[in-house]
Amino acid sequence: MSESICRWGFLGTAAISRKVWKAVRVSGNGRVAAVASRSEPRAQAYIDQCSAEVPQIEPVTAVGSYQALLENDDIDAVYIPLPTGLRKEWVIAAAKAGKHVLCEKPAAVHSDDAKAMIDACNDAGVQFMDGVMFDHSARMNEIQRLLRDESPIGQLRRIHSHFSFAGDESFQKSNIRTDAKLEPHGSLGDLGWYCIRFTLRALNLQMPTHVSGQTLTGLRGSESESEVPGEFVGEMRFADGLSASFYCSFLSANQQTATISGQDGYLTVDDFVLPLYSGESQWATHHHELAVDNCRWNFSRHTRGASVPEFASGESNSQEVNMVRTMAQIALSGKTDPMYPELTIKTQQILDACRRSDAKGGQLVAV
Ligand SMILES: NC(=O)C1=CN([C@@H]2O[C@H](COP(=O)(O)OP(=O)(O)OC[C@H]3O[C@@H](n4cnc5c(N)ncnc54)[C@H](OP(=O)(O)O)[C@@H]3O)[C@@H](O)[C@H]2O)C=CC1
Ligand SMILES: O=C1CO[C@H](CO)[C@@H](O)[C@@H]1O
Repeated sequence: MSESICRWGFLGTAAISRKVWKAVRVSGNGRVAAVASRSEPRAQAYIDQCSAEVPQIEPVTAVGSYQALLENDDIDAVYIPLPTGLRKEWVIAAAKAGKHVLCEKPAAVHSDDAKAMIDACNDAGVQFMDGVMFDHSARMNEIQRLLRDESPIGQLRRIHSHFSFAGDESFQKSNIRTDAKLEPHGSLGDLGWYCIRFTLRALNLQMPTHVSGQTLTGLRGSESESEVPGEFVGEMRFADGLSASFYCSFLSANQQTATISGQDGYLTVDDFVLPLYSGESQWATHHHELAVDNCRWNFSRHTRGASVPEFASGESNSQEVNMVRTMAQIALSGKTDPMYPELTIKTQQILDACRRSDAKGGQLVAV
């Protein structure tokens, strides 16, 4: 391995990998060394387009198969944004080839698969990390710390998160997200994964004991064998009466909101997944007061905004740049961090339980 620069290989030419291409360039400790596609000309076209906007520090090689990239000894870490249905095979192959693995979310079709992927990484002594960018945001870290150490809203009782966007007709017919073979969990995997992860982070990784979930609307892409959850609602029950719910949808307008409610107040985040475009990542705490005096009932607003300096995307302190920088640091040091696989497995187990519940008409099931 070269001493201070992690050499990245990308599998596929996914839309999201263009953002990650830039993140690697901005990270300061990595470079994209090769991009593999099922079609070499497509890999080359992708490299040309990305390089025109964000050149890497050295030329990038186009490769005509994923396996050929994994066989390249000059790659330290791979980024795998292939559709979820294909990931297990390629994550295990990457680990066996000795590459550190940054794997897109939702990690797998089932938690047994996620476990097999992580076991393969552990056996090979390489890092497994999923692609949740907000895990690397200073705001998420600060909110988790605040709730754990200071609890400005008192004892927690309830969390609700909502992640949605409205996919048009072409999205519903031909995006990978509505094809059951490629993205079997539909909106639950694509968006609900983040709601579950946010809940876990806010609760310092505490697991629910029981979960329920229901598909409200199914969607079926034109090539798909069956429907996937297009709109999904989930509920999680924890010890001591604490509970959480989430709603995720490909049918409602852009919304990425989270509310954490406690005995003394509540905390809100308007943009918990992809920060709204700004140089600050914000949240707010609320302690509204109801003053009753005979005929006068005044509910008064007490809101305090807070923020951390953090660009929404594309800058040195942005969450996706932190993600690839952290992954490269791990690859360069060889010292793996078990927290990332733990986050993945816990999220996947809750997702699995949501699907089990859905199959039983929304019954509460043990996690
Ligand atoms: N962490 C994050 O912020 C984000 C994560 N994601 C996740 O990343 C994954 C990819 O999403 P997105 O970028 O929209 O995906 P795209 O549809 O843009 O790309 C998927 C890529 O997978 C490769 N591929 C291999 N086999 C197939 C196949 N049978 N059908 C389709 N593509 C195939 C293709 O590369 P090629 O043909 O070159 O081999 C293709 O470019 C999703 O699971 C999604 O949830 C997405 C957006 C943001
Ligand atoms: O992970 C993701 C982040 O947000 C997108 C929507 O805005 C998702 O579709 C995507 O897969």
